[in-house]
Amino acid sequence: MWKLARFAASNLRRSRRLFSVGVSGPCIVHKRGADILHDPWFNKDTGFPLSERDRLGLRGLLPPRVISFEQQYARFMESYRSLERNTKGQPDGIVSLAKWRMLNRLHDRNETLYYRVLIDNIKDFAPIIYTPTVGLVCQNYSGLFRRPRGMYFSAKDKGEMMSMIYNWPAQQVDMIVLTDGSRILGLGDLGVQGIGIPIGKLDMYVAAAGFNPQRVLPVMLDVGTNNQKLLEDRLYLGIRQPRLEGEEYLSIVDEFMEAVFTRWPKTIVQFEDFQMKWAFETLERYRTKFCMFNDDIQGTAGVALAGLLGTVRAQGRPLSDFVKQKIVVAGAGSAGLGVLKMAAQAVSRMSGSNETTVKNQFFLLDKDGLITKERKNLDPAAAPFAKDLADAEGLKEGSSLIEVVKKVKPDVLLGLSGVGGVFNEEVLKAMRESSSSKPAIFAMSNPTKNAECTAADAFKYGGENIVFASGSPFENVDLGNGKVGYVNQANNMYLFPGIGLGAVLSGARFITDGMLQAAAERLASYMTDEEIENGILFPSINSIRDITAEVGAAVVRAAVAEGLAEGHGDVGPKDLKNMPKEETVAYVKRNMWFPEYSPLVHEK
Ligand SMILES: NC(=O)C1=CN([C@@H]2O[C@H](COP(=O)(O)OP(=O)(O)OC[C@H]3O[C@@H](n4cnc5c(N)ncnc54)[C@H](O)[C@@H]3O)[C@@H](O)[C@H]2O)C=CC1
Ligand SMILES: CC(=O)C(=O)O
Ligand SMILES: [Mg+2]
Repeated sequence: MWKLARFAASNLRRSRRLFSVGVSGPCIVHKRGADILHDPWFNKDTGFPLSERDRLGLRGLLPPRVISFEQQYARFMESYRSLERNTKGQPDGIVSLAKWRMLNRLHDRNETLYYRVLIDNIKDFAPIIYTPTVGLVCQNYSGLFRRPRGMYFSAKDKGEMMSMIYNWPAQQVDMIVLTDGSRILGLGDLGVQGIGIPIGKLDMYVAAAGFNPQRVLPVMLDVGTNNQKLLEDRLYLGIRQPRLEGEEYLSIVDEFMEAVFTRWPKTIVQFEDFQMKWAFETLERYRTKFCMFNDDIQGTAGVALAGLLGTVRAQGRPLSDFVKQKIVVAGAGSAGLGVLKMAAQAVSRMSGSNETTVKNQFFLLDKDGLITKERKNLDPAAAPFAKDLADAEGLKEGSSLIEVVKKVKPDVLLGLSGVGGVFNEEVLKAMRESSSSKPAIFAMSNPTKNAECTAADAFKYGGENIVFASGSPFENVDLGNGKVGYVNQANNMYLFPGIGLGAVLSGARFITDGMLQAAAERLASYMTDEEIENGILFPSINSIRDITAEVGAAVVRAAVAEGLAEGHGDVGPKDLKNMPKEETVAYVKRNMWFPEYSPLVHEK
């Protein structure tokens, strides 16, 4: 009963199913009969009404009884809950993979029902289709593989990509998530198996931003792998060669970008989980040429900045005090450096000073400890944050994390190292000496076992007054005496769907720092003072559609302010310019796709 009630409630919550990032009204289908049943975009399983069965040549191909969407939904959820009951007590990995398989089978069969259950149960299902389970899926991808999803371009396809891109069956693609599999979450080089990440990210685009699943495309650029274990695995599905390097590598990415923007000039490409050197290089190479962004550098930065600003509010201090916060970042990769760059820009804006003079408050460490100007072979991307020994508070080149935390007594300890447990008992206890009344501990690495610490350890050793956030979800922590240690999820999922949606709906040609900053600021301002006082820095994932609409609208407005908005569909640049602020949110919401069966009309 509750399931139907919940279903009805979701019906009330839904936005109209008009979607210019999708289509509206009846759906034109160019196939008939069994071909429709085997196409997850159009398939309704037993939900095809009799009139449609007649029209589409389906009569006799299905059991006679028509089952409503609500009944199909309830049936799936009953099976899912029964799987949960039957696997109680079994190892987490086995249970999560069983759940993923069940959801994946539905995804492969009936996308409308799949996205509806995903949207309505996002808190339960995000950890299965996104982090952490998606990491396990990637690790086991070659064995789990049943049906392809998305497109695969390999080093062997050089010279062929322009024609290959036309093999994709959809006429229009609004959003592409691209990976080369070289740094999948904190799991390293997983080669072709990394395709699970673009698939999971695009599931979030559909669930959170209302992209039409017929208009999104996950892509794997398989340029080889340096993972010896995979190269020796007889089931491995990628090309068996070491990764391409240098110009050879870039020529493959160049060819893909040219091909994709030739077929779909208005699409957006999100770069995801590229190893650091290529993450930065491709961002610089393409960001003023194509509509693209790098989620790990730019999306993560915005989410972290929102968390850092929330921390200042949680301490009961004015936002302008952000310029005084001491922040220790463990991890000098694409994510850590992206965060520091955006934080430095924010400090510079707030203090009115030049970006180069605002960096004293930041302490950056990598696997070799504190990064100073004395570092041999200092990475140029990390150089702006390398400490001058004169400002290093007595610390040295390569000082360990515990030395840095003890000496600096930071307001914030933020981990993007990809290494599980580096915030150990000693480090967390040292945070008790923080100069802040409410120190923040952000263990942002994914998946769960790569988090710098668990939520329970953070509160146990760091103290009850901390604010805590992690990249993958943890349960809230029972602190005894009725008190709860609140666990925030600081994950770029709060921003990338809105960045993509805002970019599409503004018709911007590029994604600028201004648009990204507007997205981060909107996320930061989303929380009420009361929530922030209780250590709640990020909204519940249950409201992710609403947050995404707000973030998307902020991105549209920023694009308009920068004169970059060229409009979308019937809404021209002038309409966008004259659109009042509240109307922008309504415009974004109106354009979100919502999964429900639409009448199918056959056209030859
Ligand atoms: N929560 C979120 O939204 C996001 C989380 N991430 C996570 O961040 C992690 C890192 O991602 P990237 O920066 O792209 O990887 P990366 O490989 O570019 O960088 C990792 C950095 O961590 C450093 N490191 C390694 N061991 C360390 C240690 N013991 N102490 C301090 N630093 C250490 C490395 O030297 C390197 O600088 C991954 O686990 C990823 O899942 C990434 C993007 C978004
Ligand atoms: C969340 C994400 O993008 C990552 O862990 O790489
Ligand atoms: Mg990522």
